[in-house]
Amino acid sequence: MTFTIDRPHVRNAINDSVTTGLEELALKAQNSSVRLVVITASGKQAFCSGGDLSVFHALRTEEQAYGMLKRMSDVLYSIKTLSVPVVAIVNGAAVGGGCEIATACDYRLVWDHAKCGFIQGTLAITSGWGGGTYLLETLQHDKALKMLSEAKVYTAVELENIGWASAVIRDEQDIEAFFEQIKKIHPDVHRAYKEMAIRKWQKTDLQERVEQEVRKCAVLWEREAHHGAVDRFLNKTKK
Ligand SMILES: CC[C@@H](C(=O)O)C(=O)SCCNC(=O)CCNC(=O)[C@H](O)C(C)(C)COP(=O)(O)OP(=O)(O)OC[C@H]1O[C@@H](n2cnc3c(N)ncnc32)[C@H](O)[C@@H]1OP(=O)(O)O
Repeated sequence: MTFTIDRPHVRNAINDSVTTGLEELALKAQNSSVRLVVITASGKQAFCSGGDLSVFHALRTEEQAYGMLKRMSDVLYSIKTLSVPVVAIVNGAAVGGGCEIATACDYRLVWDHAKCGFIQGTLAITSGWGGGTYLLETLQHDKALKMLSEAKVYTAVELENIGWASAVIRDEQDIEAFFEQIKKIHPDVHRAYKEMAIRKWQKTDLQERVEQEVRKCAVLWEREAHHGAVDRFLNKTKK
């Protein structure tokens, strides 16, 4: 089952309708015999540029921000805990929440031209969709903390070296080869291993840790430092 974010004119930024689409994906995938789920996006420029700042900039208070952040964090948690492998095909830049979506997946196939990073710090906020918590689960501690707090973008090769990219994709055949490998093994085996990971996440209160991330981001969101940084981004790109 493949979900394609299709808003290339805003570098596949997430608005309410994409969030609804992801909710439907999670529901359908959980209630079907699908073997694996793929999340990708249209075009070559971007996988996802995070939340649509022109829309979400209207959220001014902690409470308003919390509503949006919580909804996206819930959908990413549902996707992360699907009992089948979830693969992000990172077809271009993944920044901010785009990096969070990819990090919620089990595997990240990153095209060689893609640059990705948790750039939320440049907007005076933290990750707020659960992606920071997932990154700390995924990478060696110092590498995750550096990636989050430096708030810069990395090349595909750098992402492979730190362990974020499962593979760097140089042509379509690399993608086919990845899926061929998965298909060699019975789907029940993939499900069994995924369920093993989910049990660990349940035991270690992953969902509660995500909730704390959401709440902290909402607090920072309300501050002038964040709203000013978003104003500067929107004014710069609209010139
Ligand atoms: C909200 C949740 C939070 C989280 O929890 O993680 C976040 O996601 S914070 C949001 C983080 N995202 C950003 O800060 C946006 C960063 N965008 C970029 O850095 C760049 O756009 C890009 C993704 C690296 C692509 O660069 P480039 O190919 O050079 O395109 P442009 O910058 O010229 O953008 C083209 C067009 O798209 C609009 N755009 C891009 N990103 C967003 C966005 N996130 N929201 C709304 N609009 C976006 C940009 O304004 C341009 O519009 P036009 O000028 O009208 O063409």
